Amino acid sequence: MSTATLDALLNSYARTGDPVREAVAATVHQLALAAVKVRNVINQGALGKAFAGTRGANTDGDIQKDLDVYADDIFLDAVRQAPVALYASEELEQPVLLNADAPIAIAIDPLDGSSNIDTNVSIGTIFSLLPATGAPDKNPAAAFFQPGVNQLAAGFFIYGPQLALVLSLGSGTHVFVQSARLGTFIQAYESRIIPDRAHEFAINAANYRHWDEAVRLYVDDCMKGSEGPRERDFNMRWIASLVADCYRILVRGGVFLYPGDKRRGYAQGRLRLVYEANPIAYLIEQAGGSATDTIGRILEIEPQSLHQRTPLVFGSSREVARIARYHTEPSGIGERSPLFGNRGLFRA
Ligand SMILES: O=P(O)(O)OC[C@H]1O[C@](O)(COP(=O)(O)O)[C@@H](O)[C@@H]1O
Ligand SMILES: [Mg+2]
Ligand SMILES: [Mg+2]
Repeated sequence: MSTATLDALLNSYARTGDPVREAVAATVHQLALAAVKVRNVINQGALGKAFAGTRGANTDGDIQKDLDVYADDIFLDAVRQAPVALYASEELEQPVLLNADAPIAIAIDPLDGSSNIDTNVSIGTIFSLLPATGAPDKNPAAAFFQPGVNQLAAGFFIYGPQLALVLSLGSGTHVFVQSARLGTFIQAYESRIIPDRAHEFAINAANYRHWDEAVRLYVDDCMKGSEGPRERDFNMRWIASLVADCYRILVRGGVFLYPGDKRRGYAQGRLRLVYEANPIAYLIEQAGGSATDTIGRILEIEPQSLHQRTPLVFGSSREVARIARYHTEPSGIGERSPLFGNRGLFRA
C-alpha cells in the first residue's frame, strides 16, 4: 500500500502544467525543507538562553526573540530557491523583492507563539501564498493588499511533539506529520471537517475587563454551562500559540476568539490580517468552519497595510455565527433567556 505523502499531493496538484500551480507546489516543497531545519534547531536544545534571547522590537513593537529572526532568515533563504516574487514577513517592515517575474507572493509569520519559546510549548510558522499581482518591483507591498479569498494556498507548520504541516491548496485542509524515518511528510488525517457545534472555547480570559459587552456576554454564557442559556457545559483552552489553538480546533472542533479590546493598541486585537488571520481563515473555511472579525468574513477584508491587525474569531460554524449575533443583536437578544440577565460570572 502506498503512503500518502506531501510530495504526492504536490505532484498531483501541479500535474495540470499550470505554471502558477507549479510555483505553489515548488514553494510549499521549499517551505517544508525549511521547517525541518527550524525544527532541528529547536530540538538541539536551543530553547534556553540562545534562542529565547531577545533582539529588539519588530514592526509592530513586539519583542523579537533570536528564534523569530533565525526562522525568518531560514524561510527567506528557502523561498529564494522557489519561483517567488515577494517575501513579506512579520519580522520585516517592507516586503523583500526576490524575482519580479515569478508568479507568487508569500506572506509569513516565521515564528508564531513566540512567548512560548522558552516554556517548551508548541510554536509554529504560518504562511499565505498569493498571486504576485501588480508591479512587484515598483510597489512591492501592493501584492499583499488583496483579500484573503485570493489566496492560492495557505498553511502552517507546528513545532510540537510532532512536526506537522496543515495545508490547503484550495481543496480541503490536509494534515501531514514529518517522519524522521522516512525523511518526508506523511498524511496524518484525511481532509479535516470541523464539527459545526463547539464544546470548547479559547480566549485569553485575563483580558475580560477590557472586552466589550458582547464578548463578555458570550463568555459569561459559556461559563454558566448547563445552568445558563446554553444549557450545556463548555471546556476552555488558551495555549497562546495561534497554530496550536488552530490545530486543536481542526482536530476536535471548538472556537477561538482574539477580539479587539480597550487596551491601548488593541482596538483591532493582536493578530495580523495578512500573515496570521488570512491563512488561518483559509484553512478553517476549507475544513468547513468559519472565520470572522467577530461579524464579517475575514477572507473578504481588503488589507490597507501589511502589518494591520484584525479581531479574529474562528472555528465551528454555528458557534462563530452565534458570536456574530451577540455583536449584532443588542445584549445577545435571541441567544439568551431574560432569566439569565446580564450579571456575569466573572463580575463580583
Ligand atoms: O499573549 P496573548 O495576548 O494571549 O496573545 C497570544 C497570541 O499572540 C500570538 O503569539 C501572536 O503571534 P506572534 O508570536 O507571531 O507575535 C499568537 O500566536 C497567540 O494566539
Ligand atoms: Mg503569530
Ligand atoms: Mg511571529
